[in-house]
Amino acid sequence: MSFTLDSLAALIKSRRNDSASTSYTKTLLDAGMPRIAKKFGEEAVETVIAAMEGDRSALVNEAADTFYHLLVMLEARDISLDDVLRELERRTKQSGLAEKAARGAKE
Ligand SMILES: N=c1c2ncn([C@@H]3O[C@H](COP(=O)(O)OP(=O)(O)OP(=O)(O)O)[C@@H](O)[C@H]3O)c2ncn1[C@@H]1O[C@H](COP(=O)(O)O)[C@@H](O)[C@H]1O
Repeated sequence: MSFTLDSLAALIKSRRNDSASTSYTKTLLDAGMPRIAKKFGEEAVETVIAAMEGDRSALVNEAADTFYHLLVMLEARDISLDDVLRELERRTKQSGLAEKAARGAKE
């Protein structure tokens, strides 16, 4: 597939210079973090509900909404998708269980 999260993040960034009358992304960015965070939270909860209900089509839709709103939230804080991917890549050096155990030993 040629469409990637990178393409979507770039599209969202490009909307910064667009008009709010033609771009939903721009209306969100203009509205600010409380609105963006609220939308992200709503979409995340709707994703959880779709997963719990086992509704495959709803889960695909809500996951897409969640990814989109997360990328808008990152853009609003000037955090690039690459910043997040670098952190995920760093984590591949260790399994989640090993990381959890190391954290437990420190606490
Ligand atoms: N992927 C998305 C995307 N996913 C969801 N949404 C919007 O997110 C909103 C989801 O909120 P709701 O379901 O609660 O619907 P709503 O009641 O209309 O939303 P609100 O009025 O409460 O904000 C809807 O308006 C959707 O259209 C998205 N809007 C944009 N994109 C992507 O961003 C690109 C740029 O969009 P514009 O900035 O609008 O040109 C698009 O081409 C798409 O690729």
